[in-house]
Amino acid sequence: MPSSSFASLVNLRTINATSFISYFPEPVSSSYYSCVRRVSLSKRSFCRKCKCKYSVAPTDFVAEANNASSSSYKDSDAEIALKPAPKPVLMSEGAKNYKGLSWNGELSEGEDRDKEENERSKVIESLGEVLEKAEKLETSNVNVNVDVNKGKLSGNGGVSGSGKKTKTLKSVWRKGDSVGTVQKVVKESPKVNTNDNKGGEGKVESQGGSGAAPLRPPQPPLRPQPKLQSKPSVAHPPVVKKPVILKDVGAGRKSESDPDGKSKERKPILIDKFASKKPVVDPVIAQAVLAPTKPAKGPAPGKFKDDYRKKNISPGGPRRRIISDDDLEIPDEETSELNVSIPGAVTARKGRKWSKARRKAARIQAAKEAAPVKVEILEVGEKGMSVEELAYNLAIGEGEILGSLYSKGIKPDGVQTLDKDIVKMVCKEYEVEVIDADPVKVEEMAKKKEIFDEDDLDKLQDRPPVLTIMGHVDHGKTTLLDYIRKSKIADAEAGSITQGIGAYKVSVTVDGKLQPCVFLDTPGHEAFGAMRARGARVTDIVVIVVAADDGIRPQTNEAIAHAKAAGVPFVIAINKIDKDGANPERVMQELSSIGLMPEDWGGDIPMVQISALKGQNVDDLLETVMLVAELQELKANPDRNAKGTVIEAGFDKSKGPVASFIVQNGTLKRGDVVVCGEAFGKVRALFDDSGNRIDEAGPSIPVQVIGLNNVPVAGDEFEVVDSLDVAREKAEACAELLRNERMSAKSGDGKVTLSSLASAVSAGKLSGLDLHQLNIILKVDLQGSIEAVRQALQVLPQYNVTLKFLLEATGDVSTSDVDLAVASKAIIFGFIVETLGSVKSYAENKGVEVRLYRIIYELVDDVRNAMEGLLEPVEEKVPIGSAEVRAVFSSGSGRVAGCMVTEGKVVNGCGIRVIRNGRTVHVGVLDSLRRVKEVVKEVNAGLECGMGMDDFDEWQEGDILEAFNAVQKKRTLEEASASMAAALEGVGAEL
Ligand SMILES: Nc1nc2c(ncn2[C@@H]2O[C@H](COP(=O)(O)OP(=O)(O)OP(=O)(O)O)[C@@H](O)[C@H]2O)c(=O)[nH]1
Repeated sequence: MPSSSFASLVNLRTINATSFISYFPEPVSSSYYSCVRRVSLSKRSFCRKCKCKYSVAPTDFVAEANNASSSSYKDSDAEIALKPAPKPVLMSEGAKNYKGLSWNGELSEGEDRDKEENERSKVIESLGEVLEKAEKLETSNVNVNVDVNKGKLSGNGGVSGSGKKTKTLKSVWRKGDSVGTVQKVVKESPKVNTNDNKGGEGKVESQGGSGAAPLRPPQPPLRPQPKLQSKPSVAHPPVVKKPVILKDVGAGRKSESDPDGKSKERKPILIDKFASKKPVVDPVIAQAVLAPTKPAKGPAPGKFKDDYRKKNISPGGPRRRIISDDDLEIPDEETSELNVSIPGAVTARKGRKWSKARRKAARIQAAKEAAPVKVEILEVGEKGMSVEELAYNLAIGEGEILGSLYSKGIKPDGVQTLDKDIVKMVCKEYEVEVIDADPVKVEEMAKKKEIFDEDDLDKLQDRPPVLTIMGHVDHGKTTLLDYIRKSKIADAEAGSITQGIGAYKVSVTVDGKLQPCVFLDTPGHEAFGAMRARGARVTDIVVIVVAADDGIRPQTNEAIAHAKAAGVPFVIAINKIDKDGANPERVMQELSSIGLMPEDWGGDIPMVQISALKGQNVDDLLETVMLVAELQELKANPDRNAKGTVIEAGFDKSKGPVASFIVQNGTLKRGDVVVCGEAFGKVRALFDDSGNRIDEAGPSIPVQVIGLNNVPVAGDEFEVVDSLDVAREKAEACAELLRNERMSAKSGDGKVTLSSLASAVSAGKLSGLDLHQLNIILKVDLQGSIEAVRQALQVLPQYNVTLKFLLEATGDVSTSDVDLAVASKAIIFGFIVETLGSVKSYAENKGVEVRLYRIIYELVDDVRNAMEGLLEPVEEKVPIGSAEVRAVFSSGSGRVAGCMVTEGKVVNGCGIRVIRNGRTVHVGVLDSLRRVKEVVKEVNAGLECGMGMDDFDEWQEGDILEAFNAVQKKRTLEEASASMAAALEGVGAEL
């Protein structure tokens, strides 16, 4: 066997499905196994590059990349085509004959299996002993220096000669293997101490016995580089990393088969020079332990399988244990412990030493993970968030947050829960985006796959993947969707995909076969972040579009965060590669810098460079997406009542409430009774994404449903129930629950709100503060309008009056909305919805204001009016005239001023400001006005009069009296916030 193939032994590795392409170099030679990219991705997998197809078991397996021969492996459950593992170079006869453990890829069957198992356990047991004893051997400073002059490796790869047997070979002897045929552990090329080798004695022969070529050490595979094309070749010279010294670990010891130790010459065995702490492990033994890496069976299909898959899923896609080259490149420190370089070294980590190392690594990792890391997007529910929680999410101290609030005049004394607005304010400072946790909850997204019942498990069938396209504004999402829609849907249908169903089905050719997949038609604007998140909830895969001329932008990060939070794998489409200035490599670098390493660079994130405009590589993208989908093993049981999620809902004048569902399990049929949130009804009609009437819709299929009594909320889960009574009961229970939730959330009791802070702010110092909250119930036609309205309302300053949305939902205004408005003193705003006559009169009776709009700006204007209506008006003094005190008289109980009106007029009851020597000495109301002796209402300029005030009589001659009328003036939001800012600033200075 060529020495170079020895190196291939270490290339046996358990690989990860998603990164398989990058990890496997081309084979050296094998016509049958012409593609070594084949791995155990799923039951049906194929190579993305050369499209070769094969079948493998849905689990990890050991694959080998460099061997020259091939064989196949067959398991009872799954047919598996493996590249055959190489035969060990220095394989002992015993090992070769060891059925079931042979490294030629063949596994013995039937009774051989039992035998094999027994043998294995024995070997494992003995390996343990070997390790133990070798350790003892080490610690007792056994002289392990080898007389290399006497040592010689046999041409067949074993250690020949009569060196004393070592304890480390005990397990082999138990099996009856002779020492001489057992391969010794070789970590590095034998670089024999020349002093010891003088005269050629004790030289180490190569495996082929040539003597010229040094034993080739097993090479860790090269780390995959971009566009990995490396073909490890037998012709390549071995890369010698570390020198090796020869030791005879068996020196001075007696063999069991040769008690006197005389019959055989002591032979050297090769040991890494760093091997001082670790016993030598015979590769045969190692193989015995490691070899039968037959594909383990995956968990049972269905829920458990799903759980299993979820556990193993990574943000970038489903991931099994990845053995990277780094893993195989054992660091010196570890090498000194391991001291063996054996085929399947990875599995050898199961040894005790490795366990220790791994435990330590895990501890360090856990400590790292425990340290808070600043989030980029924070989901905040209506209830707000505790200071502690916020501090953790922002990776700062609680004191910092409190300090920041104090500096703004906000003193959350003793109150630990910050309301959503304050959380937003704080987050803004730290450049963290806040998104509403309601109605989209990450936890709900995470549980999306818990859609199977126990009964489904043995009836599961493949279902099409549901995909969502996300990305930054203008990066080409719509163009990509349009291209896919136009090119992948039959022309006849394409025109009719304008139903606003929110999703459509396309067919993608994979491996020559048409396979369906479903795209969620999510909008791309920032305002629709929540909708995108909702998309991710039913989504199996996210396609994140990044423009090659623009790179990562805020919404790219947001999309990635949403996909990660939802545990949904994603594929990156680097778009606009046709454009001048496009730099896909730079985008890949940017992505890798945030931890998304492209598959082509050895990572596990699939990235495809496309031009959505020209359709370039869009097929590749779809194929990649389908590959990722395949890894997900998406299943559902079509033979059961349907369950799924509402993806869009609204009110149609002619059809009534309409809802788009994605069926996630079961089959939805016309006539079924469905319940989704507060809405329920019998399915009167079903329409597909082309607007065609259909009778039923199976798993993953988007469908528009008519027949509900009310408009459900997008994101609600729906299910088919047995009868309308059951549906009604469930809907009512849901309505009750929601009502209670809303009631308890109505005014932020017990939380720090800007309003409640008014009283908390240093007693009376900010008496000018004018803080209010406008409670709003928003009813709209489509779910997307909610964010649109909210976005439009953001232009309104909310320093003095904050907007609190108690309910945002689609559908007409109902009596329950009115009830909520009564309980929370809210105003109902409706956008493109109606109010039935009965609801109108109900609202009138209850004194609830219902305002309906069809133009968003009118709505915004009215909300502004309502907000400004809550502001306290300010008093303005409008001058009407002035007078001068010419004399002071005593009159009954007090003194009065004899005045001359010099300007305008003075009016009884008007305001008077008394100015003496340029300073105001009093401001009050004119209580008595006389002309000569008569009481008059007003006196004009040029006339004399007597003036008296109830609370002031210290007139002096020469005082100037300014007469004014006090008028109440309404303020705009901007004026109010300006005075608020000024007030806070003043207090801030004092604090
Ligand atoms: N040259 C080139 N232009 C593209 C490509 N894809 C999209 N565009 C252009 O980029 C602009 C934005 O594309 P859209 O598809 O509207 O982007 P979007 O991400 O959907 O934008 P929003 O819906 O606003 O978030 C349009 O002018 C497209 O024609 C492409 O592959 N190449």
